[in-house]
Amino acid sequence: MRVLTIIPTYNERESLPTVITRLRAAVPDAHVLIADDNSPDGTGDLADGLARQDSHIHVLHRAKKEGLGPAYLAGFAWGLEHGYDVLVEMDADCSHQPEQLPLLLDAVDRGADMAIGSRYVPGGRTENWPLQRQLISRGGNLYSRILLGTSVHDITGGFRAYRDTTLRALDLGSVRSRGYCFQIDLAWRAERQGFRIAEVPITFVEREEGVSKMSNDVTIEAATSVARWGLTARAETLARKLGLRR
Ligand SMILES: Nc1nc2c(ncn2[C@@H]2O[C@H](COP(=O)(O)OP(=O)(O)O[C@H]3O[C@H](CO)[C@@H](O)[C@H](O)[C@@H]3O)[C@@H](O)[C@H]2O)c(=O)[nH]1
Repeated sequence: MRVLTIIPTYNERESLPTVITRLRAAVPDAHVLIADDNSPDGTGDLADGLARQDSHIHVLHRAKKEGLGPAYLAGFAWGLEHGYDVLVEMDADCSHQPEQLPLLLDAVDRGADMAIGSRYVPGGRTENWPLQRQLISRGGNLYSRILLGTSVHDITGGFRAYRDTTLRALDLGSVRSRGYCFQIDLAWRAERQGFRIAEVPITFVEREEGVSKMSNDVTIEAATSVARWGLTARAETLARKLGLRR
């Protein structure tokens, strides 16, 4: 299994060396793609330096900050073009612990089309996450469950492994999500298409370096997008029942 871990970065200079060192130790065969959005703090130059020292590390330089969604889409396109079998999403700040990546890869190896590192299945948890973030995260999952009818417990979780075949089937060209709703968007597409989604318990650890890119815009985008997807799905179901659509 050729594995590519994609790490989107925006101003992650302090965190990046640590996550790369831990990741290379935890899964030595995996390759890494750092997708940097021209970070003003020089993360892109730092990434280039890491890539010069290690042939498993690659860097994708993007012109400007567009949100983690477009950065992942560019990373997926690069990875699929280069023939990787499994593509992983992971944050740069070690909130996703590289040592837990083998759990996700095992799930894919055992037959899952997609594995999600989950904080909200038995055995999963968060560590040192501020109460406000916990409430937003729990609320986002509940909101998605109600409006989309999803059975994924941690649909906003950003530590994931996809089979290449899964990503190729998700019509990535039509994805418009930019912020954290990108995670909901992709998981829901996979779920609706009947892909096998495994949720693997993980411990999500609050970052020690740098700052979160969470903002009101990200929350509003997620709330409106999920409502729109839910309504569209219901309208489609109704149209099918009335025989207006196959
Ligand atoms: N290239 C790029 N990277 C970005 C951008 N915005 C954020 N990132 C990167 O995306 C990763 C996640 O961003 P954080 O800002 O650290 O996320 P968080 O607040 O800790 O949120 C976590 O929890 C969310 C809710 O569960 C998750 O949805 C999210 O994926 C993440 O795991 C980090 O590596 C960060 O540098 C962007 O515009 N461009």
